[in-house]
Amino acid sequence: MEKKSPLPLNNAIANKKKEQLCSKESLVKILRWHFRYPDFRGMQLEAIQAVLSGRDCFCLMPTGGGKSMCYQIPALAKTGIVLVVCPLIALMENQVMALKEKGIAAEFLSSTKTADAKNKIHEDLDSGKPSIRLLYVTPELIATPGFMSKLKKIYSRGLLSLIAIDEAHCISSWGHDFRPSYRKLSTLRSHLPDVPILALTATAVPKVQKDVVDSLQMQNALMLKTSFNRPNIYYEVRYKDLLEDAYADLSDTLKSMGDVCVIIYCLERSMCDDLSAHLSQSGISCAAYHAGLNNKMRTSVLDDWISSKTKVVVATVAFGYVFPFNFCIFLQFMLALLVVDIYCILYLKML
Ligand SMILES: Nc1ncnc2c1ncn2[C@@H]1O[C@H](COP(=O)(O)OP(=O)(O)OP(=O)(O)O)[C@@H](O)[C@H]1O
Repeated sequence: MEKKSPLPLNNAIANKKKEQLCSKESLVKILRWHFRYPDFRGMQLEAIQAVLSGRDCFCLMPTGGGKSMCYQIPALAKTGIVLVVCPLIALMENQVMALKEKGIAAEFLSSTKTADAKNKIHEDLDSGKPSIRLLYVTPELIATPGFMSKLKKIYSRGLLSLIAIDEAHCISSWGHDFRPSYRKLSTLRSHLPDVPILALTATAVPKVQKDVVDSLQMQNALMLKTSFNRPNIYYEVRYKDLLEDAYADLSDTLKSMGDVCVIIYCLERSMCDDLSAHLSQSGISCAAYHAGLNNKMRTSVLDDWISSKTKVVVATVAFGYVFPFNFCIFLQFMLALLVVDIYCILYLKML
């Protein structure tokens, strides 16, 4: 897709004062121009205005609440690059693809990229006038000295406008998703002072929130927390013991759902392969996705699912929690839990 021209007001905005840059009117215009949404949701505007004014911000919003917009709009409102730290390659690929489809210059750096593709991105970053507005990277890459010195160069040219840390709860050893590489993000503040930090998560108890803020050395951070009441979620638990055949039940449920995309999460890779084979046998267009597959295979499964060639993906958490569609159903299939033998059906309708 062709690169979309910036909102015509962008140049004028850049020359105006900070308050004008952060005005609701200017930001809504950017939202409508690039994303076609009429207005901001929840606390998006507060988060965006905070980081654009140079303030750190901690943002706790439910899954699907629109956290990405909190750094995507600043990337479009201000010159420079927004660095997005993201734990999952599938999630990065998905977001970058969606942004590119809108003509927004976004890229990601990961092991799945070819050397040629990586070189092109590095050339752009080194150019002194990068065209990239959003750069998605893994926390592991940030921890490498080579990449950190590149970031410092971009910073010294005044071209790093924001650091967004997605799934920020992974920083905390109190959290259930602790990831050691996230802990190393604590050096960002000392290497890149003055760049506002936006920490985003859908799950963080107060102890984890404090740990995230302290680890990242966030200063006077604006703490935004949205309600987790989600009327668009329907949850059902089915007990496998009460079913004659859980595979057949699941297969019938999927067939009755009509033309919707589905993710089924399983605890283990072998369960993904097994369930995917069962569902395929019963005529459901289905594929497995887990870390045991090579990069090419994973990308192909993701592409087929996004383009609706495959209806159902049976995945481990390696798939991430991605809901790129307006209507999406995801199921958790747990055939081998020790205590309870259940599977859950969770219907999620994006409003
Ligand atoms: N202001 C808005 N109006 C309407 N839709 C929006 C708005 N902001 C975001 N969305 C849409 O809501 C959906 C969910 O957004 P997003 O993926 O950013 O959620 P998230 O909070 O990052 O979820 P997760 O926790 O899964 O990462 C996307 O399709 C996005 O385009």
